Amino acid sequence: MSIQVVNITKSYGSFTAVNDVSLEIPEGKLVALLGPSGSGKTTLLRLIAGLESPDRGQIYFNGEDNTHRDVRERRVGFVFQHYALFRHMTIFDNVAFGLTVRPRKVRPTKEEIRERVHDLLKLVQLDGLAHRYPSQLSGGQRQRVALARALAVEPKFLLLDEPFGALDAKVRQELRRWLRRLHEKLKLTIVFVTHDQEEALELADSVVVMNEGRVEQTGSPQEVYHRPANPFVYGFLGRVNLFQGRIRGGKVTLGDAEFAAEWADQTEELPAVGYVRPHDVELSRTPQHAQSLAAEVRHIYALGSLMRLELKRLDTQETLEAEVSLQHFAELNVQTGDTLYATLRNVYVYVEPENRFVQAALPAASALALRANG
Ligand SMILES: Nc1ncnc2c1ncn2[C@@H]1O[C@H](COP(=O)(O)OP(=O)(O)OP(=O)(O)O)[C@@H](O)[C@H]1O
Repeated sequence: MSIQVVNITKSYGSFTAVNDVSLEIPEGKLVALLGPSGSGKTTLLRLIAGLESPDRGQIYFNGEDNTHRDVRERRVGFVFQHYALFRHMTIFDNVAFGLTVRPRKVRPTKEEIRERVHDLLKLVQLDGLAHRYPSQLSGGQRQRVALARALAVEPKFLLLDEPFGALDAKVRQELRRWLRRLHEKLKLTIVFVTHDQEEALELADSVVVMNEGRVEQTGSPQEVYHRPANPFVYGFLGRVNLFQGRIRGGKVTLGDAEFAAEWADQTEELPAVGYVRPHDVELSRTPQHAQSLAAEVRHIYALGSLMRLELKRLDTQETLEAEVSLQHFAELNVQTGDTLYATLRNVYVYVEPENRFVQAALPAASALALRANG
């Protein structure tokens, strides 16, 4: 089932939690609502579920207006962060619950319920544990029971609110992969809330980045990561180096380094901020490019498969963070206090007076050679 959210607004008193949000969620997609705490993700999910009613706007399921439909009529499967299982019921009874409480006329027979519950427990890889109680399961297993319970009533789609939020990193990883496979099997529309960018990028077909009740950008994980619409999205999706600079006549200057920005052809000089990810900072013992920056190594952090270096730029004294592979780190043979050269490979520039956020490029090497020689 597809979901369409049109100009939805929801306020609590004078505070607007969801502000004029429009969204298209195509049938069968796995969609992440990603944003910092308080950005309105849960409120939007609850509005889609029918647990809240909007002040303005409409919600359509497969083109049908559901804005004022009761939550029970919407046939939504909902799973919260804290698996709200019934503690006094077995796993079997928990999963069967939504079916056993149906009015007699539409309730499946006992045998049908038994079969459905066992199929679902097989689907979530918990068959054999039907007789246990929630307290006898691990956190990850309980969360899978919660999913099975939500699926038991054959919902039109699933809404998951930080489904793995309370679990440790390794279990989260496993459940992410498991959810991805489950989604491939069921082809059900799933919307999940997370504040973890890695989870959103790894799992979702489409990511909706939210901030202060608004949607900042919607796109595939590749799009939001590699073509962020604005500084907020860029900053929220990964670590970032910020550099103060200026822009004029097709050039951005960040300290001693200069980048080409043909779109900035104005003759008036404007302040600009450069954004560079740590893995886009290339480090070398000697300058690789006329625009390479000298920087002193301040700290070295081992991150497992990567090394993170904190450096101080010698031109502006700004801090610079770089991430390099273990192999490259070994080749650099570097220690705290050494001077290295940093080449910024992928720079985004924000020009506030124009509200523009665009990529800038290292100038062609030939032009640089001239500059370096001159
Ligand atoms: N029932 C309510 N009454 C008053 N304010 C509310 C209510 N529900 C949510 N809010 C406020 O609306 C804002 C958005 O809340 P929401 O729970 O949607 O954010 P979120 O992005 O899901 O955050 P988190 O990741 O922390 O759960 C918050 O500032 C919150 O305090």
